[in-house]
Amino acid sequence: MSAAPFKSTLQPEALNDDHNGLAAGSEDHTADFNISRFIQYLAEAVLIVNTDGVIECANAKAALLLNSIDRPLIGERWPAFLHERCLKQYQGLVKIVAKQVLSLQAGPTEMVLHCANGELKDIELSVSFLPEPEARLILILRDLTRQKAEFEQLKRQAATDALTGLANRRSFDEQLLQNWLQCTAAKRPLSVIIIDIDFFKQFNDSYGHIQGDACLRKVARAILQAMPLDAQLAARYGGEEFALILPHYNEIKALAVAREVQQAVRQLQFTDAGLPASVGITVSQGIATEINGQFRTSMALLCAADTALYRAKADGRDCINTSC
Ligand SMILES: Nc1nc2c(ncn2[C@@H]2O[C@H](COP(=O)(O)OP(=O)(O)OP(=O)(O)O)[C@@H](O)[C@H]2O)c(=O)[nH]1
Repeated sequence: MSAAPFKSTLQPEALNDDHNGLAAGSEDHTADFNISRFIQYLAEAVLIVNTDGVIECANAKAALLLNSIDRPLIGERWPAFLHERCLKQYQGLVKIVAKQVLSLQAGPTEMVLHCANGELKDIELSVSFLPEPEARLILILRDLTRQKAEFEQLKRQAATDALTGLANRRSFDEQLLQNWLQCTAAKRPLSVIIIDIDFFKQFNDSYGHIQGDACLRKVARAILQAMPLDAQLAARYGGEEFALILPHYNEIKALAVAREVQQAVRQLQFTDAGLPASVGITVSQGIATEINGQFRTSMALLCAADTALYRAKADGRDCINTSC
């Protein structure tokens, strides 16, 4: 690994004259030996680096974390293991420990490691200043890979409707606002379609909620199939209500998408679930399009689509209504 340029900021401020140039007497060697042995017993990955960032001591956990089992870490320059974008942050931590007189620790701070095998790893780094017998930094590294993966999974779950796998209402509202801001700033159209299954209560009452759930999943798949690739998002907005965000779609283009959805839903079959071939469903849809500043907010646009949907229901269902 090539050593990234790194200038230690520790030396001038952190080292007082008493500690500078300590002779490596037998006492110091004992201290070094004790520290290097001691850190092998710690549960965390630990590195001890000198003021130039050169690794003087590392425990097995640090070697594991840095994927450097076959290559000795001693003598390597520690900052070379940091992702470029974290170098400044690290130097900031070093400055903190160098400046503080009472508290000689900084962090924990999230950083990204560039491991020996090229793998990038998220870690949390704490830096402590060890003034004696010779100025050094103790680095404690915690692998955040698992936490990050769990966090990402939780984020995905928080944005997803568990039954259909589509985006949920929270995610829809966030995306709608974002698309609203982008499209109105760029003076581009933005369309929203709300899709509601017709007589779904009757479907549930006739075939049960399990079949009802399966039906919702089928409708979700049909919507995804009918949705154009450049559509922003398909969401389950409520019980048997779905919604699409179509940035840069004017009313005519949105209408074409709604017709595709209508066809895809009409073709759904439930024979695989043991229901008669005659069983089918339809949807009603409401469309609203922002194009020339007629709506004041994204919520007003959504309300207009909802009103159009209710008109579609009143018009006899299995039909599409626009807000104009
Ligand atoms: N199986 C199942 N049913 C749900 C779920 N969420 C809502 N529903 C049902 O959806 C039905 C919605 O009924 P209504 O609001 O009367 O609407 P509808 O029967 O579709 O009638 P229109 O919309 O007027 O055509 C209710 O029976 C709810 O119980 C769900 O997650 N699973």
